[in-house]
Amino acid sequence: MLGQSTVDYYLGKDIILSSKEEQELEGILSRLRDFEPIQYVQGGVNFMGHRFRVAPGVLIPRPETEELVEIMLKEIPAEARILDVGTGSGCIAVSLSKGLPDARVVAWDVSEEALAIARGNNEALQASVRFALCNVLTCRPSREDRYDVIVSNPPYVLEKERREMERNVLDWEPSLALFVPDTDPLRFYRRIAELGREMLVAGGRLYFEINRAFGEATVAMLCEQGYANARILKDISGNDRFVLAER
Ligand SMILES: C[S@@+](CC[C@H](N)C(=O)[O-])C[C@H]1O[C@@H](n2cnc3c(N)ncnc32)[C@H](O)[C@@H]1O
Repeated sequence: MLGQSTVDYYLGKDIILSSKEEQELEGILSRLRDFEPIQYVQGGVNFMGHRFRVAPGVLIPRPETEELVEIMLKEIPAEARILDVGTGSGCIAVSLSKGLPDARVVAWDVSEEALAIARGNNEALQASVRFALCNVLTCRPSREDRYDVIVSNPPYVLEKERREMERNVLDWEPSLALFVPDTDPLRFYRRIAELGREMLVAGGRLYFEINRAFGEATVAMLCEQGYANARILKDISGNDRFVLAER
Protein backbone atom coordinates (compact mmCIF):
# COMPACT_ATOMS: atom_id res chain seq x y z
CA MET A 1 0.00 0.00 0.00
CA LEU A 2 2.87 2.38 0.80
CA GLY A 3 5.05 1.26 -2.09
CA GLN A 4 7.80 0.15 0.29
CA SER A 5 10.62 -1.96 -1.10
CA THR A 6 12.08 -4.84 0.93
CA VAL A 7 15.18 -2.72 1.55
CA ASP A 8 13.02 0.13 2.95
CA TYR A 9 11.40 -2.39 5.27
CA TYR A 10 14.72 -3.73 6.60
CA LEU A 11 16.11 -0.21 7.03
CA GLY A 12 13.16 0.30 9.38
CA LYS A 13 12.48 3.86 8.30
CA ASP A 14 9.62 5.50 10.21
CA ILE A 15 6.63 6.36 8.09
CA ILE A 16 4.07 8.91 9.19
CA LEU A 17 0.69 7.94 7.81
CA SER A 18 -1.89 10.48 6.75
CA SER A 19 -5.35 9.85 8.18
CA LYS A 20 -6.49 8.64 4.72
CA GLU A 21 -3.62 6.11 4.64
CA GLU A 22 -4.41 5.03 8.19
CA GLN A 23 -8.00 4.34 7.16
CA GLU A 24 -6.86 2.43 4.09
CA LEU A 25 -4.45 0.34 6.17
CA GLU A 26 -7.17 -0.42 8.73
CA GLY A 27 -9.43 -1.57 5.88
CA ILE A 28 -6.73 -3.95 4.64
CA LEU A 29 -6.04 -5.30 8.13
CA SER A 30 -9.70 -5.89 8.76
CA ARG A 31 -9.97 -7.92 5.53
CA LEU A 32 -6.91 -9.97 6.54
CA ARG A 33 -8.38 -10.52 10.03
CA ASP A 34 -11.42 -11.98 8.23
CA PHE A 35 -9.08 -14.55 6.64
CA GLU A 36 -9.44 -13.00 3.18
CA PRO A 37 -6.48 -14.28 1.09
CA ILE A 38 -3.81 -11.64 0.62
CA GLN A 39 -3.97 -12.19 -3.16
CA TYR A 40 -7.61 -10.96 -3.16
CA VAL A 41 -6.64 -8.00 -0.98
CA GLN A 42 -3.78 -7.13 -3.32
CA GLY A 43 -6.04 -7.83 -6.31
CA GLY A 44 -3.50 -9.90 -8.20
CA VAL A 45 -0.96 -12.69 -8.27
CA ASN A 46 2.22 -13.35 -10.25
CA PHE A 47 2.04 -16.43 -12.46
CA MET A 48 4.64 -17.39 -15.08
CA GLY A 49 6.04 -13.86 -14.94
CA HIS A 50 2.69 -12.20 -15.60
CA ARG A 51 0.39 -10.32 -13.22
CA PHE A 52 -3.09 -11.90 -13.13
CA ARG A 53 -6.01 -10.09 -11.55
CA VAL A 54 -7.88 -12.24 -9.03
CA ALA A 55 -10.95 -11.58 -6.89
CA PRO A 56 -13.40 -13.67 -4.87
CA GLY A 57 -15.19 -15.83 -7.45
CA VAL A 58 -12.01 -17.11 -9.03
CA LEU A 59 -9.42 -19.61 -7.76
CA ILE A 60 -6.04 -18.12 -6.84
CA PRO A 61 -3.48 -19.71 -9.21
CA ARG A 62 -1.08 -22.04 -7.39
CA PRO A 63 2.68 -22.56 -7.96
CA GLU A 64 2.12 -26.25 -8.90
CA THR A 65 0.10 -25.05 -11.89
CA GLU A 66 3.06 -22.97 -13.04
CA GLU A 67 5.05 -26.22 -13.10
CA LEU A 68 2.42 -27.74 -15.40
CA VAL A 69 2.60 -24.77 -17.78
CA GLU A 70 6.41 -24.99 -17.78
CA ILE A 71 6.26 -28.68 -18.76
CA MET A 72 3.78 -27.86 -21.53
CA LEU A 73 5.81 -24.98 -22.94
CA LYS A 74 8.76 -27.36 -23.39
CA GLU A 75 6.70 -30.02 -25.19
CA ILE A 76 3.92 -28.45 -27.23
CA PRO A 77 4.41 -27.54 -30.90
CA ALA A 78 4.36 -23.80 -31.60
CA GLU A 79 1.16 -23.86 -33.64
CA ALA A 80 -0.82 -26.26 -31.46
CA ARG A 81 -4.58 -25.98 -31.02
CA ILE A 82 -5.07 -26.01 -27.25
CA LEU A 83 -8.19 -26.30 -25.07
CA ASP A 84 -8.03 -25.34 -21.36
CA VAL A 85 -10.97 -26.78 -19.41
CA GLY A 86 -11.93 -24.89 -16.23
CA THR A 87 -9.81 -21.85 -16.94
CA GLY A 88 -10.57 -19.83 -13.76
CA SER A 89 -8.44 -16.69 -13.89
CA GLY A 90 -7.17 -17.82 -17.30
CA CYS A 91 -3.70 -18.37 -15.86
CA ILE A 92 -2.95 -21.54 -17.88
CA ALA A 93 -4.57 -20.45 -21.15
CA VAL A 94 -3.17 -16.91 -21.12
CA SER A 95 0.35 -18.07 -20.15
CA LEU A 96 0.31 -20.64 -22.97
CA SER A 97 -0.94 -18.04 -25.42
CA LYS A 98 1.86 -15.65 -24.35
CA GLY A 99 4.52 -18.40 -24.49
CA LEU A 100 3.28 -19.82 -27.81
CA PRO A 101 2.02 -16.80 -29.78
CA ASP A 102 1.21 -18.93 -32.85
CA ALA A 103 -0.92 -21.41 -30.90
CA ARG A 104 -4.71 -21.23 -31.00
CA VAL A 105 -5.92 -21.32 -27.41
CA VAL A 106 -9.54 -21.82 -26.37
CA ALA A 107 -10.65 -21.79 -22.72
CA TRP A 108 -13.86 -22.99 -21.09
CA ASP A 109 -15.40 -22.36 -17.70
CA VAL A 110 -18.86 -22.85 -16.23
CA SER A 111 -18.53 -19.73 -14.05
CA GLU A 112 -19.42 -16.38 -15.64
CA GLU A 113 -17.58 -14.62 -12.82
CA ALA A 114 -14.38 -16.54 -13.57
CA LEU A 115 -14.73 -15.94 -17.31
CA ALA A 116 -15.10 -12.19 -16.80
CA ILE A 117 -11.83 -12.12 -14.85
CA ALA A 118 -10.10 -14.42 -17.37
CA ARG A 119 -11.20 -12.21 -20.28
CA GLY A 120 -9.86 -9.15 -18.43
CA ASN A 121 -6.51 -10.89 -17.88
CA ASN A 122 -6.36 -11.93 -21.53
CA GLU A 123 -6.89 -8.35 -22.60
CA ALA A 124 -4.57 -6.76 -20.02
CA LEU A 125 -1.77 -9.18 -20.92
CA GLN A 126 -2.42 -8.86 -24.67
CA ALA A 127 -2.91 -12.58 -25.20
CA SER A 128 -5.26 -14.09 -27.76
CA VAL A 129 -7.32 -16.72 -25.94
CA ARG A 130 -10.94 -17.30 -27.00
CA PHE A 131 -13.31 -18.00 -24.12
CA ALA A 132 -16.57 -19.89 -23.90
CA LEU A 133 -19.11 -20.41 -21.13
CA CYS A 134 -19.34 -24.19 -21.02
CA ASN A 135 -20.21 -26.93 -18.56
CA VAL A 136 -17.75 -29.68 -19.42
CA LEU A 137 -19.92 -32.29 -17.69
CA THR A 138 -22.86 -31.72 -20.04
CA CYS A 139 -21.58 -30.02 -23.20
CA ARG A 140 -21.59 -31.71 -26.62
CA PRO A 141 -18.58 -30.83 -28.77
CA SER A 142 -19.19 -29.84 -32.36
CA ARG A 143 -17.51 -31.70 -35.21
CA GLU A 144 -15.20 -28.74 -35.92
CA ASP A 145 -13.79 -28.79 -32.35
CA ARG A 146 -10.39 -30.41 -32.95
CA TYR A 147 -7.39 -29.95 -30.65
CA ASP A 148 -3.79 -31.09 -30.39
CA VAL A 149 -3.77 -30.57 -26.63
CA ILE A 150 -6.36 -30.52 -23.85
CA VAL A 151 -5.17 -29.22 -20.48
CA SER A 152 -7.15 -29.07 -17.26
CA ASN A 153 -6.68 -28.29 -13.60
CA PRO A 154 -10.26 -29.18 -12.67
CA PRO A 155 -11.86 -29.29 -9.20
CA TYR A 156 -10.16 -32.22 -7.41
CA VAL A 157 -10.45 -31.73 -3.64
CA LEU A 158 -12.67 -34.30 -1.89
CA GLU A 159 -15.50 -33.02 0.30
CA LYS A 160 -13.98 -34.97 3.21
CA GLU A 161 -10.72 -33.02 2.81
CA ARG A 162 -12.54 -29.84 3.91
CA ARG A 163 -11.66 -30.60 7.56
CA GLU A 164 -7.93 -30.23 6.84
CA MET A 165 -8.28 -26.95 4.95
CA GLU A 166 -7.62 -23.39 6.13
CA ARG A 167 -10.29 -20.72 6.52
CA ASN A 168 -8.68 -18.46 3.93
CA VAL A 169 -9.47 -21.13 1.30
CA LEU A 170 -12.78 -22.46 2.64
CA ASP A 171 -14.36 -19.09 3.44
CA TRP A 172 -13.15 -17.26 0.35
CA GLU A 173 -12.27 -19.36 -2.68
CA PRO A 174 -15.18 -20.65 -4.79
CA SER A 175 -16.34 -24.16 -3.82
CA LEU A 176 -17.22 -24.68 -7.48
CA ALA A 177 -13.50 -24.47 -8.30
CA LEU A 178 -12.37 -26.83 -5.56
CA PHE A 179 -14.59 -29.75 -4.68
CA VAL A 180 -15.70 -33.07 -6.14
CA PRO A 181 -17.90 -35.62 -4.38
CA ASP A 182 -16.04 -38.19 -2.23
CA THR A 183 -17.80 -40.88 -4.26
CA ASP A 184 -16.52 -39.65 -7.64
CA PRO A 185 -13.03 -38.13 -7.41
CA LEU A 186 -12.29 -38.63 -11.13
CA ARG A 187 -15.54 -37.04 -12.36
CA PHE A 188 -13.84 -34.29 -14.37
CA TYR A 189 -10.89 -36.36 -15.63
CA ARG A 190 -13.17 -39.15 -16.90
CA ARG A 191 -15.42 -36.70 -18.72
CA ILE A 192 -12.53 -34.74 -20.24
CA ALA A 193 -10.91 -38.01 -21.36
CA GLU A 194 -14.21 -39.02 -23.01
CA LEU A 195 -14.38 -35.67 -24.79
CA GLY A 196 -10.71 -36.03 -25.74
CA ARG A 197 -11.48 -39.20 -27.66
CA GLU A 198 -13.66 -37.08 -29.96
CA MET A 199 -11.84 -33.78 -29.86
CA LEU A 200 -8.14 -34.71 -29.85
CA VAL A 201 -6.35 -35.48 -33.11
CA ALA A 202 -4.48 -38.81 -33.27
CA GLY A 203 -1.38 -38.39 -31.10
CA GLY A 204 -3.00 -35.41 -29.35
CA ARG A 205 -2.16 -34.97 -25.67
CA LEU A 206 -3.90 -34.60 -22.34
CA TYR A 207 -2.26 -32.64 -19.52
CA PHE A 208 -3.96 -32.89 -16.11
CA GLU A 209 -3.17 -31.42 -12.72
CA ILE A 210 -4.41 -33.95 -10.14
CA ASN A 211 -5.10 -34.63 -6.48
CA ARG A 212 -1.90 -36.38 -5.36
CA ALA A 213 -3.96 -39.31 -4.00
CA PHE A 214 -5.36 -40.25 -7.43
CA GLY A 215 -2.40 -40.53 -9.79
CA GLU A 216 -2.61 -44.31 -10.24
CA ALA A 217 -6.41 -44.25 -10.53
CA THR A 218 -6.26 -41.52 -13.19
CA VAL A 219 -3.66 -43.42 -15.20
CA ALA A 220 -5.75 -46.62 -14.98
CA MET A 221 -8.88 -44.77 -16.15
CA LEU A 222 -6.97 -43.27 -19.12
CA CYS A 223 -5.58 -46.69 -20.12
CA GLU A 224 -9.11 -48.14 -19.97
CA GLN A 225 -10.24 -45.35 -22.31
CA GLY A 226 -7.53 -46.34 -24.79
CA TYR A 227 -4.98 -43.57 -24.17
CA ALA A 228 -1.28 -44.37 -24.69
CA ASN A 229 1.76 -43.43 -22.59
CA ALA A 230 -0.32 -42.39 -19.58
CA ARG A 231 2.12 -41.36 -16.87
CA ILE A 232 2.41 -39.49 -13.57
CA LEU A 233 4.81 -36.61 -12.96
CA LYS A 234 5.69 -35.30 -9.52
CA ASP A 235 5.60 -31.65 -8.45
CA ILE A 236 8.54 -29.84 -6.88
CA SER A 237 7.46 -31.09 -3.42
CA GLY A 238 7.69 -34.72 -4.60
CA ASN A 239 3.91 -35.34 -4.76
CA ASP A 240 2.16 -37.03 -7.67
CA ARG A 241 0.67 -33.91 -9.29
CA PHE A 242 0.38 -34.23 -13.06
CA VAL A 243 -0.90 -36.92 -15.40
CA LEU A 244 -0.07 -36.86 -19.11
CA ALA A 245 -1.39 -39.13 -21.85
CA GLU A 246 -1.63 -39.42 -25.62
CA ARG A 247 -4.61 -40.31 -27.75
C1 LIG B 1 -9.22 -25.77 -9.73
S1 LIG B 1 -9.97 -24.43 -10.63
C2 LIG B 1 -8.66 -24.11 -11.80
C3 LIG B 1 -8.64 -22.70 -12.31
C4 LIG B 1 -7.39 -22.38 -13.18
N1 LIG B 1 -7.34 -23.23 -14.36
C5 LIG B 1 -6.13 -22.53 -12.36
O1 LIG B 1 -5.36 -23.49 -12.63
O2 LIG B 1 -5.89 -21.72 -11.46
C6 LIG B 1 -11.22 -25.28 -11.56
C7 LIG B 1 -12.06 -24.43 -12.50
O3 LIG B 1 -13.03 -25.28 -13.12
C8 LIG B 1 -14.25 -24.58 -13.24
N2 LIG B 1 -15.35 -25.57 -13.30
C9 LIG B 1 -15.97 -26.20 -12.28
N3 LIG B 1 -16.93 -27.01 -12.74
C10 LIG B 1 -16.92 -26.88 -14.10
C11 LIG B 1 -17.68 -27.46 -15.15
N4 LIG B 1 -18.66 -28.33 -14.89
N5 LIG B 1 -17.41 -27.10 -16.43
C12 LIG B 1 -16.42 -26.21 -16.70
N6 LIG B 1 -15.66 -25.63 -15.75
C13 LIG B 1 -15.90 -25.96 -14.46
C14 LIG B 1 -14.31 -23.70 -12.00
O4 LIG B 1 -15.20 -22.61 -12.18
C15 LIG B 1 -12.85 -23.30 -11.84
O5 LIG B 1 -12.59 -22.09 -12.51
